[in-house]
Amino acid sequence: MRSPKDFFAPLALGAPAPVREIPVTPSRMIHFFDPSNEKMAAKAPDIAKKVDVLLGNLEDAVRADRKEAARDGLVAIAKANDFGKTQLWTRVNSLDSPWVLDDLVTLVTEIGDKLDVIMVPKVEGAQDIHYVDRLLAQLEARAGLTKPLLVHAILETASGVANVEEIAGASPRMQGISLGPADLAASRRMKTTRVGGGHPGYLVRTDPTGEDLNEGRTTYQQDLWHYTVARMVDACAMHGILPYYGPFGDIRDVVACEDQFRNAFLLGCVGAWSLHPVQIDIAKKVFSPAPSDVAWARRVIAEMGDGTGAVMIDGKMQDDASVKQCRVVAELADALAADDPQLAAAYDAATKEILG
Ligand SMILES: CC(=O)SCCNC(=O)CCNC(=O)[C@H](O)C(C)(C)COP(=O)(O)OP(=O)(O)OC[C@H]1O[C@@H](n2cnc3c(N)ncnc32)[C@H](O)[C@@H]1OP(=O)(O)O
Ligand SMILES: CC(=O)C(=O)O
Ligand SMILES: [Mg+2]
Repeated sequence: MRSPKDFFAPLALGAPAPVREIPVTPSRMIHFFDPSNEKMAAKAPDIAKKVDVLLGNLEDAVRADRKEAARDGLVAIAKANDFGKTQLWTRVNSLDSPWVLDDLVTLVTEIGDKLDVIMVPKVEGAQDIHYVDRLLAQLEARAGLTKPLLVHAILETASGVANVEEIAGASPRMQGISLGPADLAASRRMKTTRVGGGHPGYLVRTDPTGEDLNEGRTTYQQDLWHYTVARMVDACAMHGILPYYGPFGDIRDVVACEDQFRNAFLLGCVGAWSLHPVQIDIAKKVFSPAPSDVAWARRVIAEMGDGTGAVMIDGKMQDDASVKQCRVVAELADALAADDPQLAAAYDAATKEILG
């Protein structure tokens, strides 16, 4: 454990100083594509215009014999394009794989100035982040980078979950954490074969109404990921970094995808992964607060004046705490609206309707 005095010192001579605050730029969807897949790679520049984050994936879902092609493909795409405000991220191979060292050396030295965040899979504890932290500093110094790369961990091992608080605080580079429900299910020996989402077998049932134990008993499906997402959100909030739901693998089921994303949004996540173009607009819709919620939040803030005391608005008590809840929603809305005139207009129209 580094001394708090040294926490913000660069880890290599010539490396840029670490950031003191994680930039909160829109990241409602982290759109995955395989840079070794020619069709997907060709679509990347256009998709970049529609997403907050474009991520070149080098890890799982890229065949072992395509790893070098994916790495080279990402370098070529990054060099050939300026993605403007859209962030460019990558997911490198896992730290125990034969590819990760070349992933990091190549990407940082070739396109380190184009990349914003490096996603590290299968993180087990702070030691994994410390390893990446020092290596990145050495590579940044070698590449002459002036802006430090940030690191995003995937929460997808049982030990990662057990150590999530230390992972979140392991380095000033830590930008956020995503839930990785597929590898996590395998690591925990959960018996779901789905990539994220619910499971009809995970339920609670009302009490029996008579002798027949099967008669008249309603069941309610529960959320397999509730505990992990909530724990991840707390760890991230405690350390000033951002939590994300990860992938929803049933691409066809856009309805359940929206539900899963919304659960994560309500619990505090700022975004989710889109694996297929059809999931981009779902994430955009869910992780942008609804205009009616924004209007309500703005009304409470306006009526609460200096933010202290208690008032009644439409039969609901508001006070110092609830105004803070409203600020979370209003501030997110303002940040998103700043780059999206359509969203700004929808928020203003809804606000006008209730505030006049
Ligand atoms: C557990 C985890 O680790 S999750 C993260 C790792 N997984 C991934 O990154 C998966 C990324 N997504 C994919 O590989 C693909 O979307 C798949 C394999 C799921 C489905 O691909 P397809 O069978 O081609 O889907 P589909 O036929 O509906 O695609 C329609 C079009 O969208 C394109 N497309 C599909 N996914 C993407 C994507 N993520 N980005 C850009 N374009 C895409 C296809 O190339 C196809 O293009 P075309 O119309 O020119 O032929
Ligand atoms: C997200 C991911 O990598 C997983 O679910 O395993
Ligand atoms: Mg995984």
